Amino acid sequence: MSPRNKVCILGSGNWGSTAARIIAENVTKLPSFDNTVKIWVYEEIVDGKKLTEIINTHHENVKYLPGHKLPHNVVAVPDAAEVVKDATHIVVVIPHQFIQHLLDTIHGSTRPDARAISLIKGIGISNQGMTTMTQIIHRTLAIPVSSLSGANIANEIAEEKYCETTIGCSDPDEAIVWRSLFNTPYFQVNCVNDVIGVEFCGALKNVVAVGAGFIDGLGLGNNTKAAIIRIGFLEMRRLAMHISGAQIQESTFMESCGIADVITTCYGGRNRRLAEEFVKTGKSMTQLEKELLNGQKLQGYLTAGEVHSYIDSRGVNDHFPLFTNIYQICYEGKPPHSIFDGLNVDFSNDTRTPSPAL
Ligand SMILES: NC(=O)c1ccc[n+]([C@@H]2O[C@H](COP(=O)([O-])OP(=O)(O)OC[C@H]3O[C@@H](n4cnc5c(N)ncnc54)[C@H](O)[C@@H]3O)[C@@H](O)[C@H]2O)c1
Ligand SMILES: O=P(O)(O)OC[C@H](O)CO
Repeated sequence: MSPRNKVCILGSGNWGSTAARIIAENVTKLPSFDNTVKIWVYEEIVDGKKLTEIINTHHENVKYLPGHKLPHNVVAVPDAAEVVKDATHIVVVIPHQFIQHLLDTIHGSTRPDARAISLIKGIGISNQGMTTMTQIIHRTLAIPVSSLSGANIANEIAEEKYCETTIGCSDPDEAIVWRSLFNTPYFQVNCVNDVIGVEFCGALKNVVAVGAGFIDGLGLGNNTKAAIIRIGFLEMRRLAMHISGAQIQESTFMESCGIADVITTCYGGRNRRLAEEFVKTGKSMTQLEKELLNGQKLQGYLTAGEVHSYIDSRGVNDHFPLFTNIYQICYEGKPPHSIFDGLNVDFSNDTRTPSPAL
């Protein structure tokens, strides 16, 4: 009999803990998988006790997913290298700002035949340009990496409210395995052969969410927010196509990771909520994150900065007025009302390939 596959999870925040619930239930029904699911927990002290000990004793991540029990086969471990060392399937789900440090920690500890999937919504910036999380993970670990993203507010999924998600995977056989680990009656997975299209959608929608929050903070209505969602969606597609048009399928934007995630994030996400507070209180995003999120992390305002550094360095700001305005409101003290400046952009000539105008 061949040895069983083992899945592990790197990250135990709000989404990481919710994903752990799903995966840990699914592996018990998959004969090819070991039942134990190790999860790496960034160790911290909660009410005088280590978070790993609380999770392993009470089977609940009381800080990041309170009120939802984790299956008993989820085992919290504070050492990331220990978590990955015998895993065949590695689920990476941490805030994107911490990815490189985590990868450096586990470098050399993974199995050569392991594969990974990124649930992270974020991008990286380097001298070479913009990089996706799967590209960053692949560069360090040299294993195949897929992506998962969708209209997925973690708390709603933990309550088992029906939703969809998208897996981007280039190998059809691997896609089947990843789907078997995530799919449930309430969490419907669709697989597409477009790894980076899925993750560009997941990362860039967080910038649009910040814009939607500004609209709510200004007390404007649904029509205004719909306009921001529409323009934001088109700027997302334009930027993704500009960077990697040849590799991205236009149809990906119509999956859960695309249009559906933009909608849910602009109504129910943390980035939206804190952007509303930003306008109402005048406090910085970092201050609001500390005051209101109890350790959870925002991705949107960081991604707005990363996107800006890319489009500014290439002199294409005029093609992305909404992303530019959101950046300037977040970082340069521009008034929230300036979000409407120069938004009358023509997207009608955007095609599959990078726009010649860019
Ligand atoms: N929460 C959601 O609804 C949701 C849904 C889909 C995707 N995502 C994405 O999933 C990713 C992870 O988000 P989340 O919601 O699980 O996390 P979170 O924001 O709820 O929690 C933050 C996590 O970061 C950890 N952390 C703090 N400092 C750290 C450090 N220095 N190094 C490493 N880890 C550190 C904390 O322990 C905690 O686990 C993000 O990219 C997010 O956009 C989140
Ligand atoms: O709470 P947010 O803003 O990080 O968004 C959560 C999810 O990404 C929505 O799909």
